[in-house]
Order: sequence, then structure tokens, then C-alpha cells
Amino acid sequence: MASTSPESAAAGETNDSIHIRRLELSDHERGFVALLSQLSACPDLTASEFATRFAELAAQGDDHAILVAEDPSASDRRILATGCLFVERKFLRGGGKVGHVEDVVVDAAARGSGLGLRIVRRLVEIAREAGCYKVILDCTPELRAYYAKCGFVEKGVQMAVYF
Ligand SMILES: CC(=O)SCCNC(=O)CCNC(=O)[C@H](O)C(C)(C)COP(=O)(O)OP(=O)(O)OC[C@H]1O[C@@H](n2cnc3c(N)ncnc32)[C@H](O)[C@@H]1OP(=O)(O)O
Repeated sequence: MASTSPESAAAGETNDSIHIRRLELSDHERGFVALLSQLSACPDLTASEFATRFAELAAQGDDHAILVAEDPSASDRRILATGCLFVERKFLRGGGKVGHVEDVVVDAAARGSGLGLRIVRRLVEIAREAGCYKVILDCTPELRAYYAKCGFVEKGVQMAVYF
């Protein structure tokens, strides 16, 4: 699921010129890491560091998917948005699976046009197709309304230990 296979444009309610697909190795040159830095501290990675992490994630097969959005008609094909799903395999629920949505970010210049909604909806669809019984995520209180639009309901309390 992580890796190089092209993603069909399955999430196209709006903004149809934007293509959503799986992360590719060459996305390092298309500003993928810089885009992530709009979400959290994300120092640049060398091409070699990026390739190492890409290979590690690809080795997780269908348990890890990173989607990216691009405008194929743009000359530089910069990455405009991204979001990640990883699948946790449990003993609970008869060996059930839980999807975790992580690292959702839309480039500041592309926000407000439905791209964030499309990315998250597609990640949820992938989780459903993978047999997950639920999909969960952590976010700040300010993003409640956005994730509600994506179909999420508030549940429980987030706890963390930072190192
Ligand atoms: C699990 C995680 O990764 S949490 C981290 C989320 N990422 C970030 O905070 C990074 C910075 N922010 C962003 O990248 C973007 O603002 C995002 C991802 C939060 C939203 O992306 P956008 O493409 O702008 O959202 P999109 O245009 O699809 O909006 C969908 C709906 O949610 C609403 N919405 C979007 N952002 C917000 C917000 N911050 N607060 C309230 N509502 C919002 C929109 O108004 C829209 O509603 P509508 O359909 O009624 O018009």
C-alpha cells in the first residue's frame, strides 16, 4: 500500500484537476518534505535519507499508505497536499485492524478548496477496504469542525508522553 503504485483519482468530488495518488520516491524533488514542515518540525532530508525511509515504509506493504495530491498540469508538479494511513493489527476483535490517520497537511496556498477533505476521505476509504473496524486520529480542538466534515466524531481523550 505504501509505495509506488499509482492511485486512481478516486476521491474527486471537487477540484478535479488535482490528482491524488500514492507517494513516489521522486516526490522528494517535488517539495514533499517542505510541505510536511507546514505541519510540524520537519528538517529537510537528503535524497538518500528519504529513499531509506521510503523503502522502510514500502516494506510495510498494505499496512502503510501515504497519499499526495498534485496538479499534473503544473510545470513543477509540486506536492500540494498529503495524508497518511497506517494500519494497526490487533489481537482484539478477533484479530481486528485499526486505521490511524496521520500527517494531514495542505499547502497554505491550496487550502480552502476541498483538498483536505478529499485526502482524508480517501484515506478512510482505504482503511475500510483494508478491513479496519475503525479509523482514529489526534488533532487540536481547532480542527474538530474540519474532521467532523470528514466524517469523524469526537471520542475519548488524547494522552501523550513526549521524548
Ligand atoms: C491527524 C492530523 O494530521 S491533524 C493535522 C492537520 N493538519 C494541519 O493542521 C496542517 C495545517 N492545516 C492544513 O493543512 C489545512 O488547513 C487542513 C488540512 C486542516 C484543511 O485542509 P483544506 O484543504 O483547507 O480543507 P478543505 O478545504 O477540504 O475543508 C473541508 C471543510 O472543512 C472546513 N475546514 C477546513 N479547515 C478548517 C478549520 N481549521 N476549522 C474549521 N473548519 C475547517 C472547511 O470550511 C470545509 O467546510 P465546507 O465543506 O463546509 O466548506
